[in-house]
Amino acid sequence: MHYVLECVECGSEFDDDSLVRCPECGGLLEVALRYDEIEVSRSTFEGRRLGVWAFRELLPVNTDDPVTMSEGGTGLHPCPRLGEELGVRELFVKNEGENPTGSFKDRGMTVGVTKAVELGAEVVACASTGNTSASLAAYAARAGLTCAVLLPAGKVALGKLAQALFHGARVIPVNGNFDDALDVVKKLADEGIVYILNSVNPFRLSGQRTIAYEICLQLDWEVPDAVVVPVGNAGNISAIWQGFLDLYRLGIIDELPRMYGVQAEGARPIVEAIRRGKEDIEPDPEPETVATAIRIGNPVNAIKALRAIRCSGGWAVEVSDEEILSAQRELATREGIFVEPASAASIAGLRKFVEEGEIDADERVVCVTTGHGLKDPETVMEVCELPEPVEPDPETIQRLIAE
Ligand SMILES: Cc1ncc(COP(=O)(O)O)c(C=O)c1O
Ligand SMILES: N[C@@H](CCOP(=O)(O)O)C(=O)O
Repeated sequence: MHYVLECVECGSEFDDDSLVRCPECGGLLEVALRYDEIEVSRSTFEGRRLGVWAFRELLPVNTDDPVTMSEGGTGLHPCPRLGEELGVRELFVKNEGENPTGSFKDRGMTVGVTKAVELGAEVVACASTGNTSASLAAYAARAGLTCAVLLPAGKVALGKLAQALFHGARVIPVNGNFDDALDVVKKLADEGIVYILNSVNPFRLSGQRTIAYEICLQLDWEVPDAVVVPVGNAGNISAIWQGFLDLYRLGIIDELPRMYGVQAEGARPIVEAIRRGKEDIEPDPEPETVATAIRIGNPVNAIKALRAIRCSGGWAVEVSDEEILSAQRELATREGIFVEPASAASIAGLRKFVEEGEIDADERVVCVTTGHGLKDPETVMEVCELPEPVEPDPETIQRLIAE
C-alpha cells in the first residue's frame, strides 16, 4: 500500500480505509503517502491530460475505474491588469469554477465517492453551505448512490440549491447554521448510518491536493511565492499545502510557497487564532457574511489550517462583505473571470496582504478562486442595475452605447 491514514492529533497510523476519524483519540485523519514506495518524477505527469487522475499514483485508491467527470485541469490564468492594480508583479488565478459542478469540491468528490463505492457504502451524506452538496449530489447520482444533504435553511445560493435538488439528492434544510448541520452528519456517520463526504473525510481532501500538483505543473515546476485561499471549513487550504509538501518530499519541487488564508469579517475564527498566536480556534456561534460558502464559525479543519499557514510562513486576514463584492466585480470586469463571492475573498485578501507588506510587489502569487459566479446570481443582481427596455431602433441604441 502506498499510503496510510495518520491521525493529525496523536500521530497513530492505520491501514483501514473505512475509518473517518481516529479510533484512538477521535482526531482527524489524513492520508499520509509513503513516499519511498511511490516511483514518480516530473515526466510521469507531463504527457497526461491535466486533471485529478493525471496524479493517480498520489491518490489513495486502488481502482482503474473511478467515479469521474474529468475534474480538475482548471486554468491557471495570468491576470496582469488586476495584478498591476493590486501591486504584484505576477498574478495568476487558479479558477476552480471550471470544474464539472462549478467548484473545487469536485476534485475531492471524485476521490471520495470512488472510495465510498470501493467500501460498499450505500448512503452518502454531507452538511453544506452549497457547493459540497451540489458536488456530492452529482457524483452520487453518477455512482448510483443514495445522497442526503443537510443545508442551513435560507442560506444557500440558488444555483447550488438547484444543483442538489436536480441531481436527486434528499435535500434537508435545517434550522441552524452549517456547523449545526455538520454536527448531525458526523453523528450519523459515527453510527454507520451514512458515509460522510465532508472534509473530515481524508480521501476527499486527497483529491483537493491536486490543486497544488496542477499549479506546479502549469508553472513548469516552478513554485509560486504565495498562494492565497478563501477559508471556510478550512479543508482546502490544508489540502493544498499538503499537496505542495507531497511534491517537495517526493523531490519533484525544491521550494515551498507561503500559504495565505482569507476569511469574511463576520466569520473569522482562523484569522483570530493566527493573529493571537493560538494553537486552536474559538468558534464563532453566529457567523454571517454575504459569501455564504464561507459562512462557517467552527471550521473542522482548523488545526490543520493553522499549521499550514504557520509552517509555510504565511498569514491570514479578514475582508468585509463590501471588499468581497468589489473584488468580485474587479475580477469580472478587468480579467473576464466570474466567480462567486467567497472566491473573490482571495482577491480582496491579496490587496490587504500587499498593503500590509505580507506579500511583496515583486512576488509571483496564485489566488485560488473556488467557485463559479453563476452559482449565486442573486447576489450579483442585487448590485447590478438592469436597464429599462427601449425600442430596437439603431439611433436609440447608438445613443445608449455612447452614454
Ligand atoms: C466557493 C467556496 N470557497 C471557499 C470555500 C471554503 O473552503 P474550505 O471550507 O475548504 O475552507 C468553500 C466551502 O468550503 C466554497 O464553497
Ligand atoms: N463551503 C462548504 C462548506 C463545507 O465544507 P466541506 O469542505 O467540509 O465539505 C460547502 O460547499 O458546503
